[in-house]
Order: sequence, then structure tokens, then C-alpha cells
Amino acid sequence: MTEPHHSPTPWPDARAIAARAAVKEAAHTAPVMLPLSEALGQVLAAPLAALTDLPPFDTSAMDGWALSGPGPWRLPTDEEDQGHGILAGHGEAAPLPDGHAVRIATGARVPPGATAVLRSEYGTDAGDGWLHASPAHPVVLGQDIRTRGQECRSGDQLLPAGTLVTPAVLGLAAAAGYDELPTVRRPRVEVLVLGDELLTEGLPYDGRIRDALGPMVGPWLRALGAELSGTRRLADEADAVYAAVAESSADVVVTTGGTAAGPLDHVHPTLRRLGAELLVDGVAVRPGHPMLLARLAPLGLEREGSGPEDAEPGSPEPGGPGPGSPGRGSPAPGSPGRGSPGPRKPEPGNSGPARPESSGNAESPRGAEGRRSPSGPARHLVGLPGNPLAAVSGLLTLAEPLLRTLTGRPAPAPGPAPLAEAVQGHPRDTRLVPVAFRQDMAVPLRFNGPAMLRGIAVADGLAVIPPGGAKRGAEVEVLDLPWSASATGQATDTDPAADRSAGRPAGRPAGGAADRQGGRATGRVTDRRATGRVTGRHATGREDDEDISPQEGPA
Ligand SMILES: Nc1nc2c(c(=O)[nH]1)N[C@H]1C(S)=C(S)[C@@H](COP(=O)(O)OP(=O)(O)OC[C@H]3O[C@@H](n4cnc5c(N)ncnc54)[C@H](O)[C@@H]3O)O[C@H]1N2
Ligand code: MOO
Repeated sequence: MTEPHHSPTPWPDARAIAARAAVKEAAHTAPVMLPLSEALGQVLAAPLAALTDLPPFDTSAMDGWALSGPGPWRLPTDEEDQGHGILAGHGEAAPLPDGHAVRIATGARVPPGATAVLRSEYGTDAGDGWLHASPAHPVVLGQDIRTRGQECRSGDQLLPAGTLVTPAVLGLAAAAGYDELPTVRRPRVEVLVLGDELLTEGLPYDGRIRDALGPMVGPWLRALGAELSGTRRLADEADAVYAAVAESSADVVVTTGGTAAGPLDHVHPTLRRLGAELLVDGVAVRPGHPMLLARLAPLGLEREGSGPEDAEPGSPEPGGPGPGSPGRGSPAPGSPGRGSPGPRKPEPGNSGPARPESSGNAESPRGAEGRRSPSGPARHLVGLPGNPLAAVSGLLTLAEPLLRTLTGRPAPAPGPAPLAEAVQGHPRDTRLVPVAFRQDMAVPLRFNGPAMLRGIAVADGLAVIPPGGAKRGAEVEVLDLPWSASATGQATDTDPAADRSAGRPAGRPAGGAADRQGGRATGRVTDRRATGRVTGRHATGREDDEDISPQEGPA
């Protein structure tokens, strides 16, 4: 395994490596069937093919009369009609003879023999048993009838695999006959927060500071489509870090801190002990250059039939075997084996200095559902640097592409935007700088130092500044934040006061949330989308216009 910080991986390569890292694991993940009520925010694991024609039968588009042939039309007697005509939600009505009309409701099945629907406001029932069309609205064949299969035929592909399940997708799926949807299983992620100096509440004191990453990283990963199995805070203690990583049943372990070369930086030593494969070890990006990505062996189990007590006495030392070797076995999940391991088999999970987060959704890393055969899918570890904005950089550089692959989502459309101001570059490394959109421009925000979150908290994205910097007006790539894109995160409702005091670019008028949102609605993000995915879809969607088709006329 390479030593830390030798030659940092170029930033674009690091993202590509992260996107490819879990291709095999993603391919072997079985879809999960979820009822529509639970599928919001998931990703379709298979294309959505219509299970029915839509509409499933010829339907009246308006309240009025179903007609057969040219008028005037004979209306049914009250006895024949029972007073209400044809309503929605009923079986097939009797055939309509030529020259006859019958009252019909919007959404009702059009009777056999009907040739058009006349809106109630365009016809006159004089009470003499005859219906007359208003001369201003001559009846056109087929008007106001939605013909069966107009939107789709049974079997038509409505949406491709990889589509995010939005409320509109749920509606379409229901209309097309689905009760449940095949979704991509969310990768399970565990966050391990390293650092003895961290406080979980109250004000900083005595050199100790608040943990800013515990509250941020888990929700960020969720917004990227992961299922958070827990956030745990670990003491800066080598065995605690080793045990927590070795025992984690998550698909992706995300650590914060401990990535540099200080005496208490335990991530590299842990990976060495685990025989992990370092895919990315340092990235040529500021902030965040010590970030890393590693492939871990599948979670090991004690050998079949052996309890933890019988774990082989000569079980290899941590660090001895390569990836995939069984026998780095740990006590079975939930088993009473805690006291048994010798000094070389550090205590797993919560029994060591590791402390589960009190806020509660932490599940035991030894939970029974985490059991997996040692030949199961590889796990991955993303090591985020401890400086908070450096950790954000790691989330976007490594965690986002890795989770994109594991969640089956398509790569986001690249979205360049012109810089409102020049941004100084690093001589060799890419810089990621928080920006806010104002009209069509990406405005670089202040407070973008590696230890600061004040800029990113009011940002719309992170601008990618190439080595050497970028001039005012230069088009740069802007990485979306998961809640500014179409992902599962809720819309952020940022505080205007925060904008005024914090992220506001120097010398610019304070914007406030409304301005920010207005800027985005008319600005670059929306434009990029409009010219990308949205327009692309629209171009293939001719049938979308059925309700303004000439047959139906303007509503
Ligand atoms: N000799 C060198 N020192 C450092 C280098 C280097 O290349 N050579 N790189 C620097 C860079 S750049 C970064 S980024 C950090 C990365 O540090 P670690 O990942 O090892 O993280 P720590 O040392 O634990 O912490 C760094 C910094 O961040 C604060 N921190 C950590 N965790 C949290 C948290 N959960 N919430 C808030 N703040 C946190 C911590 O207090 C430190 O101030 O290394 C540099 N050093
Ligand atoms: O990566 Mo470090 O964040 O430059 O400070």
C-alpha cells in the first residue's frame, strides 16, 4: 500500500475513480420492491413500462354530451337516462345510436358509437328532447374525446432505470397500474467522527470545539441517496478506529478527521492493518487534499460452525492478510464474545472507546442484518479530512460519485457558469470555491477557508477553479449541492440574515434568501437544467401536448 500523500491524484481522475470504484457492487445489488407510499426519493432499478393503455378506454375530456353523427341529436327520456347520463367510474354504457346524444361527465367512458363530445356550454337542451350545438362551435369529429392509448400503450417504456422517484413519478406509476416499484437498494453508510477535541453540545472551552461534521455529514450522505446506519464518535485511539472500521457492516464507511500525518491520525494505519486497497490517497484539490478512498474486504465472519470462542487461535494479525482473507473474524453479531480476543484482536464496536451517538439512530455495527459472507461485496471507505470545508470537498469529490454509482443515478449534466469575479488559483491543484448564483453569474463567496462553513452554508454550489486560477467571466464547472439538484434533500430555506452577514460576496449588496431564490429561478442553475435534461425530455415528448390538440380545443 502506498504511503500517504505521495503523488496526489488529479481532481478529475479522483472523481472518475470514485465513480468506477463500486460498479461491481452496484451491479450485484438486488432491487427492492417498495409500495408507492414508500418509494419517494428512491431510484428506479428498472425501466417503468406501462401496465395498461393510458387512458385505458376512450374517455370524455369534458362535461357535456356524447354524440353520434351530425346533429341535432335525440336526447334520452328521463326514464331512459335516470337523470344523470354517463358518469365516471362505471362500466361500459349502452351503444349510442346515430343521431343520439347522452349526458356524459369528464372522465366517463365514451359509449360505443359516440363520435364526439359536446361541452355543456356549447350545446342547448331546449327541453323538447333535442340537443342543438351552438352555431359558434361546430362539432368536429372526435372532439373532446381522449382516445384509449393516447398517452401510452401497455408495454411502452415510460421512464428509464435510474430515474429519481418524484411525486410526479409516483402519480404516473399509479396511473400506469403499479402498486409497488422496483428501487435500487440504498447503500448503507456509517459515519465515524474522529477527534478527542470535539464536543457534541454547548460552547467551546479549553481548546475543545464543537463537532461540526457529525451533524453535517450524515444528512449530506442521505441527500446523496444513502441510508445512514449511524454516526459514531470515536476517541483518537488506534484500536478504536481499527475496530470500528473492521466491524462496520455498512457498504460505505465515511470517516472524518485523522487523514493527515499527525501522531493521532489513525486512518492510514487502520487501512494498513486491514490490508485495504487505497484507490485514492490524497487529491490535488484545495481544500481537502488529504481525502482518500479505499476498498475494504467484505465484512468477515467467524468460520462456519465456530462461535467467537472458537475463533482460531492463530487468527492472522490485523494487517497480515490481504483483502478478502477470511479469518480477521470478529465475534458474531450480538454474540457474547467481547472478553475473548487477545491484545491483537481489539474489542469491536461500542465496547471500546467508541461511543454511539446519543441522538439515537445509530445501529450497532454488529447488527444481525450486517452479517454477510466474507465473499460478499467489497465495502468502501471514504476518508474525509477534519477541516470542515475540506470534508465537504471530500463529500463532493469522492462520496458523491461513489454513491451515484451505488444508487444507480445518472451522472449530473455538466453545468458551466461564468464567474462574476476572478478567483485566485492554486499553482498545481484544483480549487473548490463556494459560489452563489446571481442572475447568470457564479459569485464566489467569502469565508471559503478549509476550516470554515460560513461560505458553503449560503452557497448554491462549488465552483471548480482549475490550477492557476480563473478570470472574471471565465466559464467554470459548478458542482451542485445535493439539495440544489433534483435529489432527495428537502429544499433549503436559508436565513436571509445569514446571507447578509456571511456569504455575501465582498462589495455586493446583500441578497437575502428571496434574492437568491429569484436569482436561481431565472439564473444559471435553472438555465442549465432547462437547456439540458428538461429540454431533452420535452423534445421526445410530442404526445405531452394532447390536451391542447385541435380535437380537444383550448380548455
Ligand atoms: N504536516 C501536515 N499537516 C497537515 C497537512 C499536511 O499536509 N501536512 N494537511 C492539512 C490539511 S490540508 C488538512 S485538511 C488537515 C486534515 O487533517 P485530518 O484529516 O487529519 O483531521 P484532524 O487533524 O483530525 O483535524 C483537522 C482540523 O479539523 C478540525 N476538525 C476535525 N474534526 C472536526 C469536526 N468533526 N468538527 C469540527 N472540526 C473538526 C480539527 O479540530 C482540526 O482543526 O490536516 C492539515 N495538517
Ligand atoms: O485540505 Mo486542507 O483542507 O487544504 O485544509
